[in-house]
Amino acid sequence: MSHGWGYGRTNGPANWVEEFPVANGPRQSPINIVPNEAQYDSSLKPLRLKYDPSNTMGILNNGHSFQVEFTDDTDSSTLTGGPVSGTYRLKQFHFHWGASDDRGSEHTVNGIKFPCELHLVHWNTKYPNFGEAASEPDGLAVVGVFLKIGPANPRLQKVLDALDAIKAKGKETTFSNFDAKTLLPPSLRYWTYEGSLTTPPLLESVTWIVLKEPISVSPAQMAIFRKLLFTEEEEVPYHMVDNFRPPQPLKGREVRASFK
Ligand SMILES: NS(=O)(=O)c1ccc(NC(=O)CN2C(=O)C=CC2=O)cc1
Ligand SMILES: [Zn+2]
Repeated sequence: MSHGWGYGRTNGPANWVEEFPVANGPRQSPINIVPNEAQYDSSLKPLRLKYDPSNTMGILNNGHSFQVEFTDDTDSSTLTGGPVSGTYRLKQFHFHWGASDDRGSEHTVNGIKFPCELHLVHWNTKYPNFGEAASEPDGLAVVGVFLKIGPANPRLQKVLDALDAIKAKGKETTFSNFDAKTLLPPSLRYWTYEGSLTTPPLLESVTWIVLKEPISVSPAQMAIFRKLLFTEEEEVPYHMVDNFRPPQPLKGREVRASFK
């Protein structure tokens, strides 16, 4: 690709393999989840998420999505239990969404697309930092949460209210004291499988933990996501929409369920 990767016709998911050959690897993400084919595993532990709002550092438009970033120099915001062993620290969360409510999620369920998907990104503290962990097969754990059209979600509003200040690529602003746990649904029942980052560098280092229960988002709230821009302030503006990779081949992988 002549210019950086993105989601356009000439630099989108179909082109990524040119610069990132792992795009055709054995454990790529996202995938289509078929609940009837997921294997219930009674040895899977409950997911334990402990988030400290004081770790919130800021919010950034990185030109592909926006992310809320957390300080990760202590074990105060962690993922333990579930399918992983050891302790994983929260680094950031971000979203993927569509130009319309009929698409936007990366994972699908029985081929169904949701309008939006939240990813909470954690790294394994057996490695010195996120960057090192990201290149290890057990380095990362990402919790995926589907957003489904329904009543406005008050828990999202603080994040959405900050987007005006980071409309263009490269913009960041202060964002503090956010409790990421408030974005989770009541049930932490999940599917899990071994996969990858869903954007370049597509590293095959992610234990995926996709929650079965979605959270709600209203059409008006979805419209706020779609006001963000892929482009920098002086560039011709392109709305940040359809920033999702489609499902990838399962290639024999097993998807396990934490519930019957
Ligand atoms: N969509 S996903 O699979 O959850 C996905 C998750 C993460 C990343 N990349 C990063 O986190 C890049 N990054 C670093 O390497 C250090 C800070 C940072 O943001 C890409 C994709
Ligand atoms: Zn993501």
